[in-house]
Amino acid sequence: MKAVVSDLNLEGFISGCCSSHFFFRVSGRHYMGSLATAEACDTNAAQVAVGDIRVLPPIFKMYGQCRAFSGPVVTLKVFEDNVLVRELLETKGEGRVLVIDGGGSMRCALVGGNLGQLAQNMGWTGIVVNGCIRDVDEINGCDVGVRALASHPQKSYKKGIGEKHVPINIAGTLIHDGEWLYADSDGILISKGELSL
Ligand SMILES: O=C([O-])CC(=O)C(=O)O
Repeated sequence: MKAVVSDLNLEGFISGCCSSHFFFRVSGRHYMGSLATAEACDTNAAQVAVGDIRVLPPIFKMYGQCRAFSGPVVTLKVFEDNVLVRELLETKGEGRVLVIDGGGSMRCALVGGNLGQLAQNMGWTGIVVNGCIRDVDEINGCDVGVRALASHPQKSYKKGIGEKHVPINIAGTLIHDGEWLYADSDGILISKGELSL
């Protein structure tokens, strides 16, 4: 990114999970203290080519206060059952992003307003759901970044079945626990390691 101070059109600060970042705009693109996904793809083309950086298919909708967020990934594989989602969100988030492979189910919600609030309170930066969420208005008020396929008003089963910290495959993209996720208005990247600005 080449920019001089006079090019910067400061957009303002936001609080909470994004408090360490401020948004600015250069030539129509929005940047945060973290990193812009488009820029990251351009400058790391070799890593993209070999799959060390992967782009999730553009199947997600944006929810939550943080439109752009990043952090180390915690993976979870469940199907129409969100007991393990709560279990993980009850632990300290420490800036991590919970990535839930819910098998793409369109039959119930894996995250709702209570879990969104819990994520915020426990210091999670974001939640990505290959499945549905509910209580959209509440989640949109939470200071986390949320991506999901859609909203659905029904809750999930509460059996406690699933696997934490396992490799997951979301729409053809393999994601390992501990990799890094970068999300902004353009899309979502998964990177083997932390990317520098
Ligand atoms: O508990 C659930 O199934 C999800 C939910 O509604 C919430 O997080 O508020």
